Amino acid sequence: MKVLKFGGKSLASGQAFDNVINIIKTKVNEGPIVIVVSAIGDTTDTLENILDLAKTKQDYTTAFETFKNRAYHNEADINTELEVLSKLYEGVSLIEDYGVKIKDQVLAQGELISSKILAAQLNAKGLKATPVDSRQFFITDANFGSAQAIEEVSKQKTQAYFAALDKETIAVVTGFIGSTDKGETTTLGRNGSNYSAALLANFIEADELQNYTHVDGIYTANPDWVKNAQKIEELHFDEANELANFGASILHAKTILPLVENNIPLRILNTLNPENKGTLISNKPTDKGIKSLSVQSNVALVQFEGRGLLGIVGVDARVFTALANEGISVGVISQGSSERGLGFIVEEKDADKAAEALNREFSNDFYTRDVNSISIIRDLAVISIIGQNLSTFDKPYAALVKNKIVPILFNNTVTGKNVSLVVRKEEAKKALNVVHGQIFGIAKKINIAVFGNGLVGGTLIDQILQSAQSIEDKKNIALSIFAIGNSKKVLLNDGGINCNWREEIKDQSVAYNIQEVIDYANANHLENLIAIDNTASGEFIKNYIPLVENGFDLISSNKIANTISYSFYNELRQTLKANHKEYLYETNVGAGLPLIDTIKLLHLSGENITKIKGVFSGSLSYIFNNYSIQEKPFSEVLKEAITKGFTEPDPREDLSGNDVGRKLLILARELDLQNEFEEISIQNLIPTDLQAVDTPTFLNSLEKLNPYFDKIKQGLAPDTVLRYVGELSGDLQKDKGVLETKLIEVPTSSALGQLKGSDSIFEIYTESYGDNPIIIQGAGAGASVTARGVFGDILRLADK
Ligand SMILES: NC(=O)C1=CN([C@@H]2O[C@H](COP(=O)(O)OP(=O)(O)OC[C@H]3O[C@@H](n4cnc5c(N)ncnc54)[C@H](O)[C@@H]3O)[C@@H](O)[C@H]2O)C=CC1
Ligand SMILES: N[C@@H](CC=O)C(=O)O
Repeated sequence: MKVLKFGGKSLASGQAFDNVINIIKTKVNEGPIVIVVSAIGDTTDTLENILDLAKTKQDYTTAFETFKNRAYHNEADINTELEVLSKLYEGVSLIEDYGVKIKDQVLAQGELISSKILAAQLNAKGLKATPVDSRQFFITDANFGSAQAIEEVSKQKTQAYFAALDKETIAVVTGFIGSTDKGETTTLGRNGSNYSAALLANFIEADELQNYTHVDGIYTANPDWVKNAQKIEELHFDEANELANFGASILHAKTILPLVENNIPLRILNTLNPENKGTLISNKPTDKGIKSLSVQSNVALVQFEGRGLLGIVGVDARVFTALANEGISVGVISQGSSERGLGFIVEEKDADKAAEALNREFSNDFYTRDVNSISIIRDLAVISIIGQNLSTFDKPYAALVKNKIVPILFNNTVTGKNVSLVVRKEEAKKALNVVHGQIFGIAKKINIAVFGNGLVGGTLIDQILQSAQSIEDKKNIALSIFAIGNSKKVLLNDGGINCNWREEIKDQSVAYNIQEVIDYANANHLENLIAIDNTASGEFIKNYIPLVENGFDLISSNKIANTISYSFYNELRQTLKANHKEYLYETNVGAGLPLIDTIKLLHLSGENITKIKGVFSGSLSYIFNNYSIQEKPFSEVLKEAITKGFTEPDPREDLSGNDVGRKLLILARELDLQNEFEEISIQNLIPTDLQAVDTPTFLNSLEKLNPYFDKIKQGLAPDTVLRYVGELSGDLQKDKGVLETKLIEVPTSSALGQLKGSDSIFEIYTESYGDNPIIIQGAGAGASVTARGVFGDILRLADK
């Protein structure tokens, strides 16, 4: 015999009802079954609302008429139930009050109606079925509203009833209701129908209880909140019990216990997807130990503090007695060893009542100043991780902190493996996703905002979109670009921008400021945030600190933030540290070459770097490599460098020597030197009359550069070429180094003279390596190598 239980939602619509009948038709061919039903759809709430209207002398009759006229009420003879309701409502409206007994009688009609309707439908479809009023055999205590079955007598009566029932008839039993030994109607409380089904399965020693719900089974987290929540195939009774105790709404501890007694498996199934095998709960041991996350929203923290409570015995007893007297149930509890305060979680609706009860209880202690404050923090949520051992909770916890979620309370159970975190309600979804991703090793989602979609930014976006799938497959990291912003507009998509972004940014982008992007990320609970600056803007860097303060890690190809005042450089690093955030900028020097990482590692490992020199600029390298040996005018070579994407958006940033100066300064600061940009000796290659004009005017006047550079070229000695070099020297163990950039003449046969294309070359001299420097050489500019370097930074951050 199998017991099939159908919840209210399974009976809520025509389609769901048809599915229920089809399921029953299939099951009945497999062997004997008994059905247990809840009230249809929202019936219980509706019946209670009408009761409240009647009590408050409002027009309850209209609502009751609407209820009576529900279409499916024609499908069975439910006059008795409607008559009972009519009389009860009338009585309540006359005396303007009702008690728990009346309420139980009213609500019970919901299940009585649904069992009649389902039985009638089954009969209409040719199956022999009968509605069964469970009050005749479920005998309960008189705890109306949340009654408990008196098992021995209920069992006896149930067995007697079913022994007498024609074996060909399908019993459609009312869930949720019972009666006292005096025949008074009771209800079995929250999840009461499941409890009824479990009792029935136990009493008739069923082979299995199949609980048909509106979900495919029990998930590792609520799938409405966590997209990649996984269905749990099998659970042990004990694990299910833990889940039930920690608020998994689909289970209730009361439901598990009767099943354990006779070792009856429980299967959670979906009425709308009956083919799915659901989750099986049995006494079969599971290997992994379950891990599942549940969230209890709408809770508040009550904080009770008193300087004079240290060592005083009985304070906690007074606190909890005061709460118990008000019928307030307490969740997570925290008390420091100093005993100077106590914090505990209650349902939000009970918070004021709890504070009032404590204020009353401790009024004298306030007077003596032993108690000094009772306060409430509202809008909280409790996330419980069931099956989580503290010894392996380091990673999920670190991931939470990295996402700027610091739990207000943290609590683990002594027995069992359960961890509870109290977080702000608005952070709960993000926290749940972060912890879930960590625990289940699900692809870690990295949410990226790319600012600047020009040469480097645009190439980066394309590279990310092209490689995202293979990175997810290989590294379990899911890269998602949720924002692309330029100097005017931003395109936002919390689900991830796709390869149509160039069209979408034209049609769907909106004007923005950085706070709006931050707000968007927060509103959509996006975790693991990275902001990437691919602008060349001195304005945009003002956003760095707000971004970091709002949980973003930073990456930039833009060099400005690292080369304005040392005080900003420092402030940014302090902010990063305080917020546990990172800032990576490998492409700031040498584009895609691994220069900054190398310098950082050498310096960190205590290697004394004594000098760094070389050709730092890819664009100037290209320009002078070609101009020195070709017969082309300087302006043409420069145009080629611009077209190939080697120069800065305004090429004067290169020609002025400023870009090389910035790179030198960035390296110097990596060595803890505190130089300022103004202290760099920079040879500016731009004729004075072109230094102050705007960018378009300069770009239209490139020919004016030719005479200046022709003169320099004509002055070259035989077998020499021009190279623009940078050098960081001086005593690099002190506060400041000597930074210099200049155009020099070198033998064509020398290492510098041999450079090709846009190659940069960096010679790093250190104490251990002596006169033989470490040399890093390769393409030092270009959108694609730079974007690849930025991509490397993304993966470094994602790996952390
Ligand atoms: N081209 C190269 O080889 C290398 C370039 N870089 C750096 O890459 C950065 C980008 O260079 P490109 O892509 O060539 O520049 P680009 O001029 O092609 O693109 C710049 C982008 O930044 C946006 N932008 C400008 N001001 C903005 C603001 N205030 N807010 C938001 N967006 C803003 C523009 O709308 C544009 O989309 C520069 O900082 C450059 O120094 C670094 C290493 C190598
Ligand atoms: N314009 C720069 C690009 C990289 O930083 C250069 O030429 O090196």
